Amino acid sequence: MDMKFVVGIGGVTNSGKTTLTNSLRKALPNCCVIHQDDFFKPQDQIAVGEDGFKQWDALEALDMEAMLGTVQAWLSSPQKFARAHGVKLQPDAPDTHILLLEGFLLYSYRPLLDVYSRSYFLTVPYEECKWRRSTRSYPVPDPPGLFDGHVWPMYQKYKREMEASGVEVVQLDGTQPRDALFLQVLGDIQNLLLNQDSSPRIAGPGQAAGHCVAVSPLGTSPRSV
Ligand SMILES: Nc1ncnc2c1ncn2[C@@H]1O[C@H](COP(=O)(O)OP(=O)(O)OP(=O)(O)O)[C@@H](O)[C@H]1O
Ligand SMILES: NC(=O)c1ccc[n+]([C@@H]2O[C@H](CO)[C@@H](O)[C@H]2O)c1
Repeated sequence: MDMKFVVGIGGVTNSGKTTLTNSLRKALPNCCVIHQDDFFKPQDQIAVGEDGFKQWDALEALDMEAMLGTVQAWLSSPQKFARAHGVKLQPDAPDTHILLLEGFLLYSYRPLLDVYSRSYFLTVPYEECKWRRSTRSYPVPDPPGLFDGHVWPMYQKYKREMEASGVEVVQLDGTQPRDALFLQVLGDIQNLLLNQDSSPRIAGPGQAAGHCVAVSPLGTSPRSV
């Protein structure tokens, strides 16, 4: 019986999403990762806003259909996906499969919302965020004024929309030490795996999305948790 868990590691830019995701990937069994940043459209397709900035922090800057397709490929066969991405399956946990989605706009794209078993949201305050961002270099470097003129206002806009839409997220304080964040989230995910059968929700036959899906080899109804 395959158990599939899709975990969102979302939050503001430079909150430590990639750092946390990399630690979790090494600690969790049969764990694959999809980074939202890998789905940015080419630079010439990024709109320029009225503010004069290329709109990198708008959802439209990302090819979310392609990202969804990649998630669906994992859902339809996590074993095949793991093999194709060089993830070794662990013989002691052959039925548990975990997909970590990492990105800054994970909870603003409707079609993905039903897929998460757990949704984390990392935040850091404005000053810390601006400081950390100033130390980074992206494939397209930030022009002067981008953080205050585009990045932070867009973050606030999407966060407000997320809160208004009622998406259930587990808030994480990104100013905590890396180890503390890692242990907190690892423990929480391990509990999720252990309690997978405790409060089953109904999922349609063969449906591979919507929290954790248990696919029974005997063809009885799959259950989601
Ligand atoms: N818990 C932490 N405390 C202090 N600094 C951290 C912590 N986690 C990560 N960092 C640092 O903050 C910066 C951003 O980290 P990281 O790349 O993991 O964030 P991100 O949220 O993935 O950023 P991005 O906006 O590029 O997606 C890096 O310089 C990293 O070393
Ligand atoms: N990865 C990229 O191509 C790219 C280009 C320009 C800007 N960004 C920034 O990445 C952050 C999310 O991780 C966003 O805040 C973008 O501004 C990424």
